[in-house]
Amino acid sequence: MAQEVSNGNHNSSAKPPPTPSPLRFSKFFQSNMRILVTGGAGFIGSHLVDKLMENEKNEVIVVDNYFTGSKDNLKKWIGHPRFELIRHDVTEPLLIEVDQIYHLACPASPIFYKYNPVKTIKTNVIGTLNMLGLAKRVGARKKATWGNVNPIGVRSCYDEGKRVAETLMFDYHRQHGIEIRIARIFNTYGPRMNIDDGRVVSNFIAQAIRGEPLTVQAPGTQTRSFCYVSDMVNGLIRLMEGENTGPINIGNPGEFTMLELAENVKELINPNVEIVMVENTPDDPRQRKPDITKAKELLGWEPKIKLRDGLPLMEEDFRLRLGVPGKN
Ligand SMILES: NC(=O)c1ccc[n+]([C@@H]2O[C@H](COP(=O)([O-])OP(=O)(O)OC[C@H]3O[C@@H](n4cnc5c(N)ncnc54)[C@H](O)[C@@H]3O)[C@@H](O)[C@H]2O)c1
Ligand SMILES: O=C(O)[C@H]1O[C@H](OP(=O)(O)OP(=O)(O)OC[C@H]2O[C@@H](n3ccc(=O)[nH]c3=O)[C@H](O)[C@@H]2O)[C@H](O)[C@@H](O)[C@@H]1O
Repeated sequence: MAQEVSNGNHNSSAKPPPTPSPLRFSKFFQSNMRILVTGGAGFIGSHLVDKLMENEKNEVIVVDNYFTGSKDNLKKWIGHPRFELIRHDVTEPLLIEVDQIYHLACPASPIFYKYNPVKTIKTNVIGTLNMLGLAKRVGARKKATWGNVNPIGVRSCYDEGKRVAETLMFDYHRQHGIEIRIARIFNTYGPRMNIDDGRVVSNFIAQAIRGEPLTVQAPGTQTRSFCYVSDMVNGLIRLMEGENTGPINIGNPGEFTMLELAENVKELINPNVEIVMVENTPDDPRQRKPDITKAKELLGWEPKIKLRDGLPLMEEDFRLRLGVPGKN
């Protein structure tokens, strides 16, 4: 935000400032917060939109190219006076007026981001540059996300793209004074995950509902830590509203092997399914667990929903979309 700089020459004969208008507390004069969510038609983005729309002072603008997201995720807001949906690719410049930017646009599932790696890196690098340019022009606060690194592997279009995005954020912050927040998002799960995007939680839940074997990729002892999406959204908003630039890890430190995850899904969703071991993909990280000390200390945030409580919350949404009615 720009601030006027005083030259120290105070003119004592200057007129006193005018009395503030008594109308300043009326609703009409209180401007709304215009919030841009890029990738807002996606999984995390659409849940973030739901939460932001709960606040009557927020106007939410979503920008998405629908590569992995869908209008369906936002259908309850389409036509709402405080909501706008724009089909736009963040690799192209965008000229709009906003106060805050949540920059989430980027395919997150490995099979989608590996599908067109050049586009993935462009989305991360050029997309982030465009959003920083927008933030610089309008003086908005911007928050971006980061994922983990081998510079030449099949996951590098994503990992390295996120690293450059983070460098760009800090360069714009230091060089142009842009207010920034950086969240390092760890594996997140919940309703509205793409059913067939290959991510492990959505795969297992869909397989359990269809009565198919749960495909654990070898060796099955690799670990992940899964954060329920409402906890994630609360963490992102807490970061945006606070004073710390980050980077800050947002995730759930509860760590599970993929075999343990499969056993939990089997027990909770369909005890009749088999668990089978299948081949893995290259460069699969062997362990992932966030250290959330900073989030706890600086944001007063920690996740509330345990994996065994979160998994059943996805069942109804998945059954509806798969067209498989419930057990009762
Ligand atoms: N879900 C996770 O476990 C996880 C983990 C780490 C980081 N993240 C990050 O969080 C963000 C959101 O992830 P998600 O799980 O909601 O993924 P998602 O694929 O469901 O959502 C991404 C959204 O971005 C849109 N998008 C992609 N490229 C775009 C482009 N060039 N222009 C405009 N829109 C574009 C997609 O259509 C989609 O709606 C991503 O930046 C991702 O890298 C997610
Ligand atoms: O931050 C990142 O780098 C990325 O991390 C994850 O990618 P990943 O952890 O590989 O997530 P999944 O594809 O869900 O795989 C998790 C684990 O489950 C295993 N898996 C996957 C699918 C399956 O059917 N079975 C299975 O055992 C994989 O081998 C892997 O070890 C997220 O899905 C991405 O959104 C995120 O951006």
